[in-house]
Amino acid sequence: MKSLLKLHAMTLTGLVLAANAGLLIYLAAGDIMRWAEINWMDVAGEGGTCLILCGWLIMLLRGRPAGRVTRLLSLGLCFTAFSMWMDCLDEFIRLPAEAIWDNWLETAPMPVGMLLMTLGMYHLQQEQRAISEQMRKREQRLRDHRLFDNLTPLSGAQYLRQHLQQSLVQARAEQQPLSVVAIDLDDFSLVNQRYGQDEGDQVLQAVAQLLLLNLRQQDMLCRLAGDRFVAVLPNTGEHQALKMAGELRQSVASLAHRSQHHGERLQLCATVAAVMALDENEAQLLKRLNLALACAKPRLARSA
Ligand SMILES: Nc1nc2c(ncn2[C@@H]2O[C@H](COP(=O)(O)OP(=O)(O)OP(=O)(O)O)[C@@H](O)[C@H]2O)c(=O)[nH]1
Repeated sequence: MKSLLKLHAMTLTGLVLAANAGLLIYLAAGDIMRWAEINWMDVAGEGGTCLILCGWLIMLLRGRPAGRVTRLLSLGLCFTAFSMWMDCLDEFIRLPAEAIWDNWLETAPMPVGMLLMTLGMYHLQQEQRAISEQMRKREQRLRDHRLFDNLTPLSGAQYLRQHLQQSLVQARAEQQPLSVVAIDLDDFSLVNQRYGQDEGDQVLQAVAQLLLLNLRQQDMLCRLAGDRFVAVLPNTGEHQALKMAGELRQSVASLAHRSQHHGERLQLCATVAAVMALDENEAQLLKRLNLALACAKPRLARSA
């Protein structure tokens, strides 16, 4: 309550002062009615509304951060609560019949209050829209984040499947060929064994960058798992895909990665495979790609 008074002292003091001033003016100008003359139904209706509006005001000031929306809504509530208070006062105080100013005091603050509240509601709606948009973007970022590999700047297997699904639909609609290329490092486990997991991570990051540099703008590269990368090549037939796969293998073989500790050069080798999409879904295409890769693996690895 203390912080409420501190933060909104002006608004609350203004309302209390206005309510007291109204009471004093009525008392100065009129006579207090007798008990029997009071219409209790009106008192309950008007007084109750006034109390409820004051309750709303307190809830609003306690629950919302300071700002334009809070200011407009609280001012609107103050005006309407004041209007109801003045309306209620004439149930207890009889004013001379010739007085017409009391009508102004009762009625005029109501539309002003309503107008202020309408403006407040409008800005509240805008504020809610901006918040929802922000939440939507944050949620999207989180969702996308899950689709990314946590070591390289590439997407992971889940995104690859989604992307392939869409690319297959698009390729069919445009009647264009689509190919996929797999790049799998040979004996990568030896890198981990000899140089440690951290060095292995550095190698995977370097290879990811290298492959990205060797692909075209429209191609999409993912790390399918461990030391296996897959590139989706739109508008690419099998012949061209095989050529690109060969170039990627060559670029890995030429990579001059040096270990962090002793600076010795790590000689890397990759096995590649390329297949063109037929009338199949993404799972079948990936299965064919993995089979092609298994066949292309050096014989020693296949028999192991
Ligand atoms: N440093 C590092 N190693 C990983 C990561 N993910 C998988 N690996 C390792 O990569 C290796 C993959 O092993 P294999 O699938 O047998 O591949 P390989 O040793 O290259 O053997 P071949 O593919 O048959 O030539 C395993 O030793 C995994 O521990 C990673 O994120 N970082």
